[in-house]
Amino acid sequence: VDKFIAATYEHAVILPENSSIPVTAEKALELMNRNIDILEKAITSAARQGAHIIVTPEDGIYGWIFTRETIYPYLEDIPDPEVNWVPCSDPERFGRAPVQTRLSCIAKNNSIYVVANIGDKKPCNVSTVGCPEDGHYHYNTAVVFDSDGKLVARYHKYNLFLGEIQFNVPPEPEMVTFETPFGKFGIFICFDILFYKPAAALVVDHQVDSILFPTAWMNVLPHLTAIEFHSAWAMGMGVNLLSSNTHNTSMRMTGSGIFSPETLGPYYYNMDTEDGNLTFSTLSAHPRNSSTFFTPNWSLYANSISKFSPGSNVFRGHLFSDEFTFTELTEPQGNYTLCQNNLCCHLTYTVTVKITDEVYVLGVFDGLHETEGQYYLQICTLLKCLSTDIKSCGEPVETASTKFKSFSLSGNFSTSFVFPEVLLSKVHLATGMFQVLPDGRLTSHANISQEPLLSATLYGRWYDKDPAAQDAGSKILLDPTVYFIIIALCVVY
Ligand SMILES: O=C(O)CCCC[C@@H]1SC[C@@H]2NC(=O)N[C@@H]21
Repeated sequence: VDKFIAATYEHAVILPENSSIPVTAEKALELMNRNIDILEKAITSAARQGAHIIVTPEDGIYGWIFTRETIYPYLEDIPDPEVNWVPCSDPERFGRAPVQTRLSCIAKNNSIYVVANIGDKKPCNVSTVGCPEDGHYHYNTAVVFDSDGKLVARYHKYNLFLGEIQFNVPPEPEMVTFETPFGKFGIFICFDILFYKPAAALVVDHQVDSILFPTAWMNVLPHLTAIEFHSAWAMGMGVNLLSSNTHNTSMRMTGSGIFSPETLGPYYYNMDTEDGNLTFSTLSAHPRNSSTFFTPNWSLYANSISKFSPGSNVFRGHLFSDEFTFTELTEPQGNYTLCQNNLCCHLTYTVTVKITDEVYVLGVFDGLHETEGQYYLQICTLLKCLSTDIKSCGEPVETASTKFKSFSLSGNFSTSFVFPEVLLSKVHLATGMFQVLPDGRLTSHANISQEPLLSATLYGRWYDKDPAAQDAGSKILLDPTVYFIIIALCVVY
């Protein structure tokens, strides 16, 4: 089939009363069943409305903030899907598995693919290197049951986020894919989206059409709000992204959506109430086959020009702990070039009416981000400062009044992984208000002037410069078999 209906459910997870005190397996199951009761209603409703697949959030069944000991009663042994198992029909085949059984029955009874996040436990021998002292590995795991209730995918989260001390990192990143009548799917969890493996590699090396993405994403303005970054990732990578976030406003967790390379949503973002939400969309099964699909050459335009004037009044400021170079947009219209290290950004803009108590800047960053994980960034951004004090540029800001008539933003990126973000006042996506040109320019459409702008950004990830990639490189250099092969080749030739 060419099209399918996808659903994502943003779930306000019921949390354990006190996740620092161990509970019995019965108590743990009681809490998980209360969450699954809510998920079941959402899944049933999605299926009735024609959805073929539904994604539910990371931590959506038991919550967060555990120790290894307190998460243990929530875990089940999740077998490799190659065993061909329908837990609903054969619940005891791999030991006690009430959560998998229930999810499998929900998928089967409603004839819908169900994606959920649960915990896997794998016993190991404590005398083996790497085996934790408590004798089992714990994994943050995404599972998929097909419309017959069969377990068809199991993925162990590789890029654990700060504080996920209850879980282990699997020995290698797992590239989990599966075929459906509506395209090839890949799967990863939350923080994974910022890294090459497995996220980008599923698209580049495995050519998936759609990504299933359970997440528990704490929003961080100006560049890492869930709907903003996840829609940009789908556009930049050229795939569908079915993103299901946990809903917890006190943790800044909200923002789910069904993003495709061409459309920013539908999405759900709600910081006002604690309501969950079901989102639907009809998607193309093979988005890259569309006649309008192309991969931009991100640096083509920026490399071709030299006519822009460098910004005067250049200053430095912090944005999510990264030291950006900024220049203020002082006139109602202008052309600027601004560089940091190897990255030069170009901006052309016109504002409709300049609001005098608002300051906008062009910003550039080319460096290693080191807060909450290390990843190398190349960013060109046009953004509103929190106040008229330029020291506030880069700080999170949610509202704006200045409307732009037009803008065009580009940069001479060293990476081909660039994610285009445009965010409007009150954290709305600029659906149908901008485009990316084949030469790498992010340009506005005329309707951008309808709503005040918070930020427009080319968020580049230079994966090859990540410390993890460098480690992998030096691992190869340290591997004695590499030297053996080189010496053997020298001898032969
Ligand atoms: O639990 C996860 O894996 C999700 C964490 C993602 C958080 C995003 S990425 C970095 C940034 N820091 C935050 O607090 N939120 C975002």
